[in-house]
This record gives sequence, structure tokens and C-alpha cells, in this order.
Amino acid sequence: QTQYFRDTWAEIDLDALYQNVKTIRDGLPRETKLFAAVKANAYGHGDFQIAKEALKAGAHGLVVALLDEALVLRQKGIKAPILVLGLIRPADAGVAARHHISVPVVQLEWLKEAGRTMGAGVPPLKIHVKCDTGMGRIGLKHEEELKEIEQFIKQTDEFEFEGIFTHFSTADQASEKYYQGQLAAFKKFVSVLETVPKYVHAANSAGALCHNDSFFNAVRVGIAIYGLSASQERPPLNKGKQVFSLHSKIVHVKKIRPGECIGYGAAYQAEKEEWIATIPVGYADGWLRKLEGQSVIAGGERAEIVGRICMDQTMVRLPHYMPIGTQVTLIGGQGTGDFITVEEIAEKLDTINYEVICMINFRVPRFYKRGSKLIEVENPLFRGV
Ligand SMILES: Cc1ncc(COP(=O)(O)O)c(CNc2conc2O)c1O
Repeated sequence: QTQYFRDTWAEIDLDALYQNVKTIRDGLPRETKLFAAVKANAYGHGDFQIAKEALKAGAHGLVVALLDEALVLRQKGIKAPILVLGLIRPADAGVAARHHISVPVVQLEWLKEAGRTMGAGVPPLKIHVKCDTGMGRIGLKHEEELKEIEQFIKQTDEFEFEGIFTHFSTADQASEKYYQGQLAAFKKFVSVLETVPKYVHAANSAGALCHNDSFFNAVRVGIAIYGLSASQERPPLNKGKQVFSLHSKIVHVKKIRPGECIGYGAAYQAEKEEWIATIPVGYADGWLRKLEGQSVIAGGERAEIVGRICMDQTMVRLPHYMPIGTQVTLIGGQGTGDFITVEEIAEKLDTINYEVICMINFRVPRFYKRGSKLIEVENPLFRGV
């Protein structure tokens, strides 16, 4: 069992992940392929473990952000289709082709340069043409460009036209207008193709859960497989079960008198006798300083973070004495009914749930659980003596 030497950890509920994927999968037409978004270390949940579980639960393939992320998954034995969503260098086309990794193309020039570097004996590089229909990030914008690319790919052996896709920037919003514009533009792009490729995809979680007209024949779902809300404006359709939780343990506890101060800047001063606990987690773990004042669950009861959060430690005002070793839950629950959602932390940080789970970094080991059984500990910081 992997070792870890600090009692702060993230727990990943693999049963919840499995169920979330299955629910989304079952909510889609049978012929619609589900690609699970496992980029950014599977939104902080652990890319390899999530990839395996999502594929078991019915995902057809995976999408990642970087070619590096795709190569790691191939190295670990993932054989399913993997699409890199970000642009790769033309010089790296051969690496992607050799590992059967699909990549996006937005420019004919990229294809020409990539074709020159592919080298002999590599399988055709699988291409998904990315259309910018309004996200304004990457993508071609004119049908002429699309037609040129389709013709070029047809005339070469180095490339296989495997997909065409776009990305919605407002599918999560209540207003449909901008979304409808993007959808119409994408349909127009698809309509000018001589041959419709294997994968035609546009929907993210908000699309897959809130817009039945966005499925085409594949969807790319991230936030919803993690049981997190895909939209702050639309009712959480079959909002799944939160997969991620974050825990620590009290390492030090003391009673302080009125007037005593806690933390940097002596910024917190007790007004009465208080029990103060210290837990070994701080902003270097991604538990940001702006979370001062957020409550945690200590021994089943809410307790407020007091004083400035340090790099590696945080102080909490307890409702009463609690012993060293008491479990403290920063995100999630302790089975007492109270529960701290990722969304609650996002609210406190004035950000979105995506950022909260991505910010808990490599210094916090991930515990993978099935039911109450711990089946794997991944500690990227220390691989063991
Ligand atoms: C191209 C693309 N497809 C699918 C997804 C999955 O979206 P979902 O998690 O809402 O289902 C993302 C997420 N991209 C980002 C999520 O947050 N910032 C992003 O750039 C994406 O960029």
C-alpha cells in the first residue's frame, strides 16, 4: 500500500463515478457515444483511475487537454479512443499517430507541416476538425477552410478524417439564444462536408444534460461524471453524486483565553475562551487563503476556519474540545447528514466548481474507495521508500 506521511487526503468514490457515468450514458440515445473528459488529472480525481472506471461504466472514449495526458494514459494501458482537445505541434503529429491518439485541426497549414514531419511507417493520424462557432478559443470559422481541409485529407495517406466538433460557451445558461446560434452554425459546417466523419460532437455536460438537440453522435462530458453541477442557471438535471471529498485530522488542539491571537498578522483575536485546532493543510495544497471563514466539519460538527490560512496548516475554532486525530472534512460529509459541496467552496472563493477540484494539487494523496473499502492510495509526492 502506498505510503503517505500526513493525515490530509482526497477521497474518490469510484461507485459514485460509475453510477454517474451510467446514468448519463443511459440518458443518451443508444447510438450516441460518450467521451469522458479526464483532462487536468480527471479534474483532480486521478486520470488513470477515472478513465478505467468511466470506460467500465459505458464511456466509449476519453478526451484530454494535452498530448502528454493522452500519452500517459496509453502508457498505463488505456486502449480506448482518446482525443486531445488542445492544439498539438505539427512536429508531434508522428507521436500522436504512433499511439493512435486523435488530435484537433483548425488550419490546412498545420496539416501540411505535420504531413512533412510524420515519417514513414506510422499509422494515419486521426483528425477531428474543430469549428469555432462562438466559443472564440480555437477553431476554423469559414466553410471554405473546412472544405479545403476535407479535400486535403482525402488526398493523403497520412491522415484519417475521424471527426468534426465544436464547443458551446453558453449551454449552461438559461438563455438559449447564443447556444442556438452556435448549434445552427455547427450544423451548417457539417452540411458542407462531402463525407460525414465517424464522430460529430458538440455537447459538453450542459449540452448532454440540458439540450437534447446537441448530441449529434457523440458527447464530451466532464463535470457531470464527477457529480458536480454543470450549470448554475439550469436546474441540476440528474445531478449525480459528488465523487470528490477532502479530509484531514486534528494534529494539535488548545484552549485560548480572550484576547489571544491566532495566525499570521495576529489577524484573529479570541473574544472568549475558545478551543482551537490545527490541521495539516494549507494553500500549498490548493486550500486557498480566501477560504478563511469557511466552515469545515470536525467530528461531525461545523467549525469555522479562523486566522489566516498558512502554506501548510490551517486553524479551526471548535465548538468544544476534540481530541488529536479527530477527522476534519473540508469538502464532503462524515455520514452525519451535513455535507460540504464543491459548490459551497466555489461560492466562498467566488469561482466555479471546476476550479475547486482542479486546485487540490499533487501534494494531497488520492484514496480510491469502493463503498467503505479503500482499494488504492496514489501519492504523487512520494512514491514510497
Ligand atoms: C472542448 C471541451 N469539451 C468538453 C469539455 C467538458 O466540459 P464539461 O466539464 O462542462 O462537461 C470541455 C471542458 N473545458 C473546460 C471546463 O472548464 N474550463 C474549460 O476549458 C472542453 O473544453
